Parts: sequence; C-alpha cells; structure tokens
Amino acid sequence: MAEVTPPAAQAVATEAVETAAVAADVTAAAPSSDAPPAAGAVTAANLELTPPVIDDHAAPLVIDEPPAPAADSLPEINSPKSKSQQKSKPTFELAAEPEPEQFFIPPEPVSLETPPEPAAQPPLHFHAQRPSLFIVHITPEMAPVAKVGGLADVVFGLSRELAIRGNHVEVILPKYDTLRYDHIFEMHRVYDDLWVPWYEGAVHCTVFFGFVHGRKCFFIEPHSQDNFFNRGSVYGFNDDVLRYAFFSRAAIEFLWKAGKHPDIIHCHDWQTALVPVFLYEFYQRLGMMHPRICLTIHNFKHQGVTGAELLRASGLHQPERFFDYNRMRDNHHPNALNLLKAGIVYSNFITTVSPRHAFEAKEQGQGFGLEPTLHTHQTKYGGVVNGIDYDVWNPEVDLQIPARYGVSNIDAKYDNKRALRQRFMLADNEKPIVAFIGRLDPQKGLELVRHAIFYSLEHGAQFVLLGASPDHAINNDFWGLKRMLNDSPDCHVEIGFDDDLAHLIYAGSDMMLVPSRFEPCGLTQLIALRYGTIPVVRSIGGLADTVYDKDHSDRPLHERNGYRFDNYDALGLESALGRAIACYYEYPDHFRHLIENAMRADFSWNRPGEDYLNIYDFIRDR
Ligand SMILES: Nc1ncnc2c1ncn2[C@@H]1O[C@H](COP(=O)(O)OP(=O)(O)O[C@H]2O[C@H](CO)[C@@H](O)[C@H](O)[C@H]2O)[C@@H](O)[C@H]1O
Repeated sequence: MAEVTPPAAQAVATEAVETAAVAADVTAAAPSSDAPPAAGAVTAANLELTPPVIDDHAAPLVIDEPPAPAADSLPEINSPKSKSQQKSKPTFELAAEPEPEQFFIPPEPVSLETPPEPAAQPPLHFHAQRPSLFIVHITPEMAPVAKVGGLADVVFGLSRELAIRGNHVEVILPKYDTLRYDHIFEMHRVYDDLWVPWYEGAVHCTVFFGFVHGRKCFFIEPHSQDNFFNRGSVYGFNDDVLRYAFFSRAAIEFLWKAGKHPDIIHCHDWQTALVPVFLYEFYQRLGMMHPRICLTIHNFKHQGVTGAELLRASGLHQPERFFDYNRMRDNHHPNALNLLKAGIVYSNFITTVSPRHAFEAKEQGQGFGLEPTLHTHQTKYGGVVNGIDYDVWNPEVDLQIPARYGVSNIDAKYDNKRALRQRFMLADNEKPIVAFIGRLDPQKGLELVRHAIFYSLEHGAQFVLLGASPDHAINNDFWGLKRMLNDSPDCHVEIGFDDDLAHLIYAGSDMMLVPSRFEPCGLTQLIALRYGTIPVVRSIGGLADTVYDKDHSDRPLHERNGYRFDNYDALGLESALGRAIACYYEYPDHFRHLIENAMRADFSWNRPGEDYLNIYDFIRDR
C-alpha cells in the first residue's frame, strides 16, 4: 500500500481534483438507481464487482455528495472555492423561530461562553412545510430496554421527537438477552429468514418487532455459535468489535431485504459506524441509492480500533482499499482499522452532542486522535446539544418520586429530600445535599468526585453518590469509600445502576456535581436543571453550553442556572462547590432564584429535534 500524504495537507492542494475523483469513484462503480436489487443474500461472490479505481494519492474521500440545493435555498457565501464549500452546512446549533413561510436561523450573539470557533455560518432558510421523512436509527442502545449510558436516552428522546413532528421513525437494535422485555409491547416475529453474510458463509437471523413506549423497534436475533447478544450484558467482551460489525451488517441487510429505503439512516457511535461503509461499498450498488447517513458521536474515546480480521468477517475483501489512510486506517496505528474514523469518512453528516465539544474534538485534542479526520471532513461536521425527554424527566408528572412539583410549588421538592434521606438513613438537618449520578468512568472526573465528597462533608453539606463501573478496580475503590463512610449520617455511596433511585436523587438533592474531564454533552446536568437541582460543573463540552454561572456569566440574570469551574483540580472544584454551598446558606433567596431559572429553562428535544431535521433536510436525496 502506498504511503499517503496526510489529508489535511492534501485537502488544500487537491481541492479541484477532489470533486472529479469522487464523482468518478461513485458513478463508475454504482449502477443506475433504476437497476433492481439483485436477488438473494449479499455474498462475497456477488459483491466482487469491479472496484472503482482509487488513486491512493488522491484527495480525501467524500462520499455521495447530495445534489446542490435549489438556487433559492442556497446560503450566501463570500468566496466560494469548491463544490463542497458552496454547500455550507446548516447552522443547526442556533435557535430557530418559526415564521409564516420559512425558518430563519439568526447567528448567535457573541458571548464569552461561545467558543472562538467555528466561524459564524451564514444563515440558512428552511421551508416550514418539510416533507415527512422516513428515518431509521440503527443503535446499540435505547432507553429503557437496553441502556448503558446517555446514548440510550438520546435515541429514546430523539426518535419520539422526530415522530411527533410527522416523520416515520423506526429503530433497529440487537436482541440482547438483557432487554427489558417489560417495556416492549406486542413483540412478535416479522422476518424469519434473514441471512447475513459473515466470513465465507452467512448467519441466520430472526427479526422481531415491538413497540417501546410507542417507538417502532426492530430487534435482530442472530442464531450462531458466537452467541453475539446473549452474553448477560451489553458490552465488555473481547469480540465487541466483531459483534457490532455483525449487527451493523445485519441491520442494513435487513433494510435491503425488507425493501425499506429510508431517507435517513441515523447511526450512533463506533458500534454502528460501519453502516455507512456497507451502504456505500455494497448496498448502493444493489439499489439502495436513496438513503443518506447521519452519524452521531456521543463519545470520541471509544472508536472500535481493530485488525484485519474485521475485513474478512464483514466481507470488505480489499485490505489495500480499506487500510487506506483516507478510509479506515487508524491515524496512529498503521496496522489497525478504526471504525469510528470509517464512519466519519463515509457518512454524509457527522454530529457530536454539543457545539462546544465539536470544537474541542476538532481543535483542542479531545478527538482522541481523530482531529485530522475531523478537519478533513469539517464541512459535514457540527454539534447539536442533546435534549431530555420531559415525559420521563419531569418532576410535575414523575410517578417515580414521592412528591410531584413544578416551578409554582417548589416547596414540594423538599418532601422528596426527606424521602431521599429516609431511603439512605441520612440525618434530617438543615444541610444541602450534593449528589453525583453517573458511570464511574475516568471521564467523569472520579478524583474530583472523591474530593468533593470530603469537601462537602467538611463544609456543612451532605453527599449522595449513585454510580457503577464495569471496571472491577474502580468499583472496588468506591466500595472502599462506601465502607469508610458507612457510618456517616451525612453521606451515602450507592454502587449499582438504579433508574428509580436516580429519579429520587434528582428530585431530592439540592446540587448535582458534574466535574468531568471531558463531557460531549452530559445529561445529568440537564435532568438536574429540570428538577431544580443546581448543577456544579466543569466548564467543558456540553456542560459549558448548558450551565451558566451564577456569578461569572455574561448571560442575563434570569438565565443563570448553576456554578462552573475551569481547572481540573481540587481548587477549581472548590471554587464552584464552595460558592454553591455558601449561597445555599447565606443567600437562600438567590438560591431559590437559581432553582426557578433552572426549572424554567427548556432543554427538551424541541430545539435539537429541529436541528436534526435541518441536517436531514440538508443531506437527503431529493
Ligand atoms: N448508576 C446509575 N443509575 C441510574 N442511572 C444512571 C446511572 N449512571 C448513569 N445514569 C443515567 O445515565 C445517563 C447518563 O448520561 P451521561 O450524559 O452521563 O451519558 P454518558 O457519559 O454515558 O454518555 C455519552 O453520551 C451522552 C449522550 O449523548 C452524552 O451526554 C455524554 O456526554 C457522553 O459521555 C443519565 O440519564 C443518568 O441519570
């Protein structure tokens, strides 16, 4: 394989070549869109089509550019240089106020909390009357049936938001043995004969359908000795990369066999990042010309880095093609493939879960090695802050807490505080309760969590923690802490995953600590805000995009909703937590205003739903 120049350098030098090379690549290989799909399973044999000629020294791969929008919908561009630049991406991170005929998205006012990049995008105009889209989410997790982290909540919330806006939305998941079947309704087989190409043969799968709180979900069950999804937990196995490569192949094979041609396939994280590779390498040639792919990266840390075995297993039988730096070769390990990188290269649009983190990942070393890839593909990359589902996380209607409350009867919150204390046998005193809920992962700033426990206890606050880790060493560490603090009347450490308890802690606590090392978005602070539990967070990623410091923000007073600190160290943490505790004691009326601001803020899926629809509209095949 020829060594190639890093794409960042190439991109500038070969811009003109790029468009021609890509056009040649895609059109030479693909049959006309009218060609009917070939019958039978996709096998290695019928995929041995003549590969399009790729010059290893050519410009970075850009896949299947959607046709240019109609002239009247083009944004104004100052000095267009190339075709890809002419199609400026949508400014989806900005609020859209509906107007009679169209949506106008104004540029965001410059504030200290706005990261210095990206440069302001020209406003786009969107038609208010969008056509209804067919959207399929292919995902390893969805709350509450298969939840490990925040990705699960995002798929649950976003899929409903898209559906209530009149789109047809389906979700495809693995059929794990650990699924919460009590949340799946009318589960039944819908496809008994799905054969998914795998190594030299094919694996027989059954597809089930069921409703998860109204969401239309398909569950893929493979029948093979690998026992891919009957392992007792979602992740944590040596063959995780192969398990999800198989799932990705199975999901798109299912779409093809079932004759489904969604407008948009929305993938999530490295686990499903091969879907666009399969689409553009195999299935487009089999007639799936219509779907476009949006990939959301919830966490850059996990990328699915693996060896050549993946290619043999998944039918990507051209190592010289896929080990190309411009396709799947890992940026740092020349003998490894990187699934998340492949997803970035092959998708039509890539999002991460806040604009601030989009910037940090591309420019500030938080892309875990993918920074050059993000630069190369920056015209199809951006950030959308997550929402939370106010049907699930809303103290006004939450049946999982003892007392319901809203901004007009905040006092009822304190019934929940009493209930939380009873549950954890904490002293009933005048102290505030500081809480932490989250995966016990180094990402979450575990040293600072530990420090915050002792700091809170020494400064007149109680502390409760709910968390778990798949890493035994970390769990043991927190078990040690739990034993050490067991007799304290002001502290409780709960190790495990417990959704009911999480609701009680959000409702019963006064402050929610999120001292993460990095945080693409963060849902805990968003949920806490809704429950009037004041976030104390580090100023990074989505935390900085959603929490505005009571004392040091340039936001209007009525928008300030928490406390922030910059430096990842004990002093940084104390500077914010100390102010929060002091305010609770010394200025209770100020603290009360913060609670009201927090509860009034809108972090529902309303705005991010609009943002994603703008993106879909931008990339879809018209
Ligand atoms: N032990 C426990 N018991 C009960 N509930 C628990 C729990 N531990 C965590 N949870 C819940 O799980 C969710 C976790 O949300 P996070 O934003 O912390 O997600 P996570 O870091 O996993 O995901 C990644 O994806 C999400 C979604 O995009 C991003 O917000 C985030 O920054 C990124 O790291 C919250 O709803 C929380 O209440």
